[in-house]
Amino acid sequence: MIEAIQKADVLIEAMGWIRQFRDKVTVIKLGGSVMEDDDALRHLLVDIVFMETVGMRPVVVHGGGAAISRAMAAAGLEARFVQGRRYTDPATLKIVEKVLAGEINESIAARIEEFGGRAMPLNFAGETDNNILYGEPITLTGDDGEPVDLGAVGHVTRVDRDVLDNLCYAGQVPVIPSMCVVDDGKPGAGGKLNVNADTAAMAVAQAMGAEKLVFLSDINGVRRDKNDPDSLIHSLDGAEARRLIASGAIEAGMIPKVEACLETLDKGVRKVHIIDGRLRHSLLLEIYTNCGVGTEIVSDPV
Ligand SMILES: Nc1ncnc2c1ncn2[C@@H]1O[C@H](COP(=O)(O)OP(=O)(O)O)[C@@H](O)[C@H]1O
Ligand SMILES: CC(=O)N[C@@H](CCC(=O)OP(=O)(O)O)C(=O)O
Repeated sequence: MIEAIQKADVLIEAMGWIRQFRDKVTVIKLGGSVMEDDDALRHLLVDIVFMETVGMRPVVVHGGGAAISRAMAAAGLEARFVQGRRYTDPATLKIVEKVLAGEINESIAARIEEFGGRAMPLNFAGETDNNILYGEPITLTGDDGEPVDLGAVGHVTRVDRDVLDNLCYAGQVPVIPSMCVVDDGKPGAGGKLNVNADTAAMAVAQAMGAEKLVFLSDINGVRRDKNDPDSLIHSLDGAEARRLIASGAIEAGMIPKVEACLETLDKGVRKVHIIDGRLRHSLLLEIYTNCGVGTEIVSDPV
């Protein structure tokens, strides 16, 4: 640390990045897979507290797919996925709400506070309803061209941006679980829906006009061959991404992630990255240096 500080050029570079991102919103998506590694999660949450301390506006959207699958197995339920989305029947929905909107959401907020930050868990699971995501059910199209019923699975159509802006302005880190309430315009009406956390992060980044959206996963980025770390793609555009999805090189949970990245860029968020949350301080490296860890998703060339 002393040696690092004694290098004035390191400080000058860091000050430049801090100034550039002061007051700018960065949406950080914490994937369930990286949250399984407690040490990695601890470092990421410390990075988030650091960002808030130096005047950035971090907003956390989280999943928890692995923990949901574990809770389902304990309840004797089998997890089933279609194009990276969990089939969600009423029994599964109850588990998703308990694990995501309850346990994980509250625990992330509590740990941010433990590290000296201030955080606000935004869920509908507790006594106070702090939900800010509203949406509608989705239906996917299967390989045979027929619609696939996913149960209570939705996507976000509306984000209560004022709540988020106020929290960020007050120096609090909003912590948002990937569930939404059906937005049928009637207060108090509507059911709850399970939302893929990558698409929830995308909706929040778009609604806030975020400077950056960073997906933290358990892999070093998008790979040409998912089993070969050396096949990491540093910069991926839409055309190439669609080719890789069609060929099956991008599959499972990486499909909604890459689709969310592309849609986010289409809607005006400036930078979107998929990085390895297990790499120590990957978040700070991504934001405050030119190292370019992971995969940057870029718009198609015009
Ligand atoms: N082409 C690919 N490059 C990298 N990872 C891929 C690829 N195709 C599929 N994957 C899988 O996607 C996973 C990340 O998605 P997911 O498990 O949903 O992560 P998270 O829980 O972090 O959102 C990786 O662990 C990897 O197994
Ligand atoms: C509809 C749908 O698939 N919802 C996801 C929500 C959690 C999630 O996306 O978590 P990760 O980011 O850890 O994958 C699920 O039930 O697993």
